[in-house]
Amino acid sequence: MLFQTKDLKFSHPGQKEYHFQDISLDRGESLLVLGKSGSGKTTLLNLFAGLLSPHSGSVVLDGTAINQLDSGKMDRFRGENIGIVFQKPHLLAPLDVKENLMMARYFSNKNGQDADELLQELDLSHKSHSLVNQLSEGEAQRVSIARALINRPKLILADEPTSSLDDENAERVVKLLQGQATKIQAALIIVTHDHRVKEQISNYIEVKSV
Ligand SMILES: Nc1ncnc2c1ncn2[C@@H]1O[C@H](COP(=O)(O)OP(=O)(O)OP(=O)(O)O)[C@@H](O)[C@H]1O
Repeated sequence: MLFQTKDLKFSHPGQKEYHFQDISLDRGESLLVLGKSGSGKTTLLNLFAGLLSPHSGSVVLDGTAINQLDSGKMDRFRGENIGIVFQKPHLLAPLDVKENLMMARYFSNKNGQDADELLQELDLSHKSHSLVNQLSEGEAQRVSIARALINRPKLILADEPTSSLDDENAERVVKLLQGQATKIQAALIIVTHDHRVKEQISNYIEVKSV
């Protein structure tokens, strides 16, 4: 199994404790994390990404128990092995599209994907030298996907990647994420309350606050 969580428990200061369902995913597999607003979906994604530490339980990616890494090691491990797509693109405005990708590459020792090839696959070659504030919302979201994939991560995490997109772009973004996950044999986890995404990915868990 490539990615596995067990008995994850976490609470934000002064709040009730979440006890999350175990998950396990193999290379190339996809999973949706569904649930109502405030049910803990983003919290769970942050545990998967090592951005939060569980109070107990484990998160294992390709044999590494990431919840046991210290913060310096975790940052390096995340940069090399986990690609994160946020709801809003968070691109670096002074840089152009390709420079945003190369910046992500700079923080990793791994042999990543070829930036020009990736931009071509995401239909962004013609925007390679555009400043990111000159992009449409759909284009900016595809750049953030390219940036998350440039280091060939083993795990791709996407938090509400389609919520601000129209139907056509939403479908396209999910197809791209799935296509890339298959290509680089990564596990893909999408957190969403967008029911359009369910039509494309059938495997899901539902986070419930109890
Ligand atoms: N840093 C934090 N400190 C304290 N409480 C937090 C923090 N982050 C989230 N919470 C609380 O934890 C609960 C779950 O939040 P979370 O963002 O995980 O939910 P969600 O399911 O992703 O919601 P949404 O769909 O609205 O994004 C909420 O009640 C939220 O207010």
